[in-house]
Formats: sequence, structure tokens, C-alpha cells
Amino acid sequence: MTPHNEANRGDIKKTVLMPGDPLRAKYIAENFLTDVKQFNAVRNMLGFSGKYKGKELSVMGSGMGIPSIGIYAHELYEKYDVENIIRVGSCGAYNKDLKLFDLVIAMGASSDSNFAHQFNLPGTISAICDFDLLRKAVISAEKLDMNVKVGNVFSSDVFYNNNEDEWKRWEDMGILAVEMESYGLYLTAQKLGKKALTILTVSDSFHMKEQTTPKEREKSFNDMILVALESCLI
Ligand SMILES: O=P(O)(O)O[C@H]1O[C@H](CO)[C@@H](O)[C@H]1O
Ligand SMILES: O=c1cc[nH]c(=O)[nH]1
Repeated sequence: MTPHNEANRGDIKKTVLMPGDPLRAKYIAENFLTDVKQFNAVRNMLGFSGKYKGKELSVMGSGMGIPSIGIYAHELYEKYDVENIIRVGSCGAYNKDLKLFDLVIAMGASSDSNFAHQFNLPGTISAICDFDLLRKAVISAEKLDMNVKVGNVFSSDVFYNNNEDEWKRWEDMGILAVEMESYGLYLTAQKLGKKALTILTVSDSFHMKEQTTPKEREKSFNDMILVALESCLI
């Protein structure tokens, strides 16, 4: 057990799907997995293990932001022998070709966070995903006939940015979209010699302020969840 997770060693499988929202973890467990057992409710950060088409895996919320996913990912990798974390999250599109509900895979994550300072590196480090998880996710999307854009995302420390136009400078550098966790997840995996990947659904765009309904969001999250789950079977 850890201060944030009441699971026993062995309760959590080698691969964990990790949405920010713990209720999305519950949704995935209830709608996609069989033989489901809940392993965590500390701070309501719900975690479940079960089977997808016979393959054992787990799903657990990460909370919002790098500090939160930094805690949960570290504990999963270090204390529970987890090998793979696949974040399944939402993002805001910076790239103007991205439409609502499109899928983005984060090959790398840039950030305004100081998370990497703890490693005391004599330069900057690139936060990148695991190539094997990326390859499998791309194959999975192709098999499901779903379009994905693969590239660099921005993991922001703020959701409500006081500098309204700052995003344009990231867009200018080829950043596809903004979210709030991948940089911390990727660096945690890199430090501990583990694997991580982020798959995202575009929930809003900085180019057009369209509203989306909860039903539309649910369907689009289903596409992302399927890409992630099917990639675990490859
Ligand atoms: O939908 P999730 O996975 O929570 O991801 C995005 O949504 C939250 C902000 O609303 C942040 O956590 C951001 O990364
Ligand atoms: O972090 C996020 C997620 C979705 N949309 C945003 O603008 N930011």
C-alpha cells in the first residue's frame, strides 16, 4: 500500500489505462472490461482490474496536472510493478487541422513545468513516449479505421492561462494540442525504465470555440479507449 493507493501488490496488472478523470476509469471498467475488481478508492482516485477480450489489465484515474499523475504513475511503476501506462485523456487543439473528437497520440511532450528540475540535468531533456506502445497504438488505430495525428503535445501547468495568446507560439513550433499530464508521465517512465504513452481526444479547439455535448464526448472517448485497449492485444 502507498499513501494514495490501498491496492495490494498483485492487484494491479502490468498495463494500466489512465484517464485524468476517475469516473472515466469507472466508465471504462464498466463498459469495456469483464471480471472487474476495484482496487482503489483512496481520495476517490478509482482503480479497477479486469479483462479485455481475455487480456488482464487495469484502469485508474490520474487526477489533473503533472503533480497528480507524477504521484500515481511513480507508485504504479515502483510499488506495483506496472510496466506500461497508457494515458487516455482529453486535449485542446492548437493545430488548426484538428477537429473536435479527432485522436492525437503524443510522441513527445513539451511543458512549462519544472518537473524535470528534480533530475538536476546539465541541460534540457526531451519527454518522449515508448516507441513500442506508440507503434502498437498506431497499428490499432489503422485496424479500427480511425485517423490519428501523431506528434508533440504541450503539457501545461495551467488550464486558465493569463497570457491569452501564448498558445500560438507553441502552435508555431508544431505543437498539436494542449493537455496537462504527459510530460510528467513520460519523464517518470524514462527515469524508472518503464513504458508510457498518451492517447488524446480533442475536446475543444483554440481556433473555434465550439461546444460539445456529453453524448458526443462519450462516443469520442469510446474511440480513443478502443484504440488503447486493442493496442494491448497486439
Ligand atoms: O481529460 P483528462 O484526462 O483529465 O485531460 C485533460 O483534462 C483536464 C483539464 O480539463 C486535464 O487533466 C487535461 O490534461
Ligand atoms: O488541458 C486541457 C484539456 C482540454 N482542453 C484544454 O484547453 N486544455
